[in-house]
Amino acid sequence: MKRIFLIGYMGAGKTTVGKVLSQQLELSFIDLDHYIEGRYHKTVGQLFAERGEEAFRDIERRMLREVAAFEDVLVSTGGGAPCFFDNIEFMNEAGQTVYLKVSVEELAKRLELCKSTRPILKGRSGDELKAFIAESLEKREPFYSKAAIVFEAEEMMTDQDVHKISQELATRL
Ligand SMILES: Nc1ncnc2c1ncn2[C@@H]1O[C@H](COP(=O)(O)OP(=O)(O)OP(=O)(O)O)[C@@H](O)[C@H]1O
Ligand SMILES: O=C(O)C1=C[C@@H](O)[C@@H](O)[C@H](O)C1
Ligand SMILES: [Mg+2]
Repeated sequence: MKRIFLIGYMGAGKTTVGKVLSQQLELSFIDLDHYIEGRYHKTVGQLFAERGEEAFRDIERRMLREVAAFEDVLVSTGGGAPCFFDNIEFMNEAGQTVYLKVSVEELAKRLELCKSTRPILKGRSGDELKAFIAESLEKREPFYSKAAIVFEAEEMMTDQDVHKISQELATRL
């Protein structure tokens, strides 16, 4: 039985890489943000706006435990998931955690293009966005670093790049 959790900052590629990697490893794919949206019939943005971040973190905590009951699954978590409660310890006990590590510069480039669906980044751009990413990544790094495997994920544009991770994971997991 395999259960893998991909963790990392917003824009690290958890959803993008997770889809391809799960196929290569022949595991079911669950994106925790999408799972929450399906269970609550609301977008993550709506949940933040209507209930606030604290309530979202509570939902996220509970839904993480729900998906962790599934077997032979790769779960792409939300960017904040490992950084609240004892979620990272929980994931380390429930399965194999993989941190997709990406630099602030690269994250800022990616997130500039898709920040509208991330409520925490709303209204930030350019240097302010980059400074915010740098500051919050520094706070989150101690949680991300508790992952069993840290994967430098700066460049992973093609299926072949993802295949490299999947091969390396196959030897390490
Ligand atoms: N390896 C990559 N190289 C270049 N761009 C990428 C890569 N991975 C993802 N992206 C782009 O970055 C954006 C964010 O990727 P993705 O949604 O997979 O991030 P995430 O880690 O799931 O973030 P979140 O924590 O917000 O769910 C997307 O627009 C995607 O196209
Ligand atoms: O990094 C975060 O705090 C978040 C990341 C997203 O995946 C979502 O879970 C939400 O937008 C919060
Ligand atoms: Mg995602």
